[in-house]
Amino acid sequence: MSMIKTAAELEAWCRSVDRRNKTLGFVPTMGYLHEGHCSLIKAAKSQNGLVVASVFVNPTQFAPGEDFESYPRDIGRDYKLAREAGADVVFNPEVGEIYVPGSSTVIEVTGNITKKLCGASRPTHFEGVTTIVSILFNIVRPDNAYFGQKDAQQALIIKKMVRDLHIPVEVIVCPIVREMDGLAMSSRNVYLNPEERKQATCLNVGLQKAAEYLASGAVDCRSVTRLTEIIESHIHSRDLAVIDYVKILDGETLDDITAIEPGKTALAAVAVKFGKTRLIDNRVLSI
Ligand SMILES: Nc1ncnc2c1ncn2[C@@H]1O[C@H](COP(=O)(O)OP(=O)(O)OP(=O)(O)O)[C@@H](O)[C@H]1O
Ligand SMILES: CC(C)(CO)[C@@H](O)C(=O)[O-]
Ligand code: BAL
Repeated sequence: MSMIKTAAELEAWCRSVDRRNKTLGFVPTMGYLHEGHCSLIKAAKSQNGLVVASVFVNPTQFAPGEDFESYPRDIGRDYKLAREAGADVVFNPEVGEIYVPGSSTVIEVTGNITKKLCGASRPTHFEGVTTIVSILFNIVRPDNAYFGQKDAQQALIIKKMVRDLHIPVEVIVCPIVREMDGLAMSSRNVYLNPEERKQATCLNVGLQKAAEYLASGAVDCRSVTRLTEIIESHIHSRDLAVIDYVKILDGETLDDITAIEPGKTALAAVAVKFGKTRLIDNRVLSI
């Protein structure tokens, strides 16, 4: 396996390998890899002859005052983990390699899908994500690209961008990988102190309680207001948790809904702050 730092080198590598009989799978990440990222690389390896994983902390998806500078980084460890998971190449470019001097093009998916949830709390975030993912798709030119359901809104937005722009790539969304106690794996979990880490399980437990209530068959079990209250009250029971949002929306469009309807999926999504650390989690609800 090799580490590639420039777009030109990656293009040369793509020309040097036999792509006639091998599809190329791509896993974009911001590094500090954990089992969630590795599950994407393993899925890519199982479905493609070649796998490229990128490690790039993308400055344009962070707003001023967010954690771009302090975002955890360890490229040596990432290289080893990506290789063990099955990557053939780790693409680890510098910022100036990706955003060429004078670069001023932005890719934006408009509408509800980018305005709700994390788009409301981080108004410039998704524009940064769709721009970097478009640039990476153009450099790597993968057949298949792998994203995690942990960032459910991001996955929906990327799928929409690919459809809207006719980008020739298949977007594959892989399940959330969790710690033993149910906390969704995230590079940002390292920011949590021991007490915050203990309380952080409330995101998953709140979502689980809503799913259980939906399955209970109670008269109001399909009510979005009732299910939202159940999640909120569980998260509020943890004194260090500060809710950014708890929302249940249409699972495809992120439009508002009032009830879980048979045959349709809803997305229950939460963002919660513990001190300066903002965690997200979600669960698909259906009957
Ligand atoms: N627990 C997880 N299970 C499955 N996929 C995940 C998980 N965590 C992250 N991913 C996916 O890995 C890809 C890269 O994500 P990223 O590098 O931002 O990791 P992260 O751990 O989510 O970090 P962050 O702290 O920024 O949320 C994304 O497609 C993301 O959805
Ligand atoms: C898709 C991504 C790698 C773009 O920087 C990032 O948003 C992430 O890690 O989810
Ligand atoms: N996985 C999401 C990356 C971010 O929070 O910027």
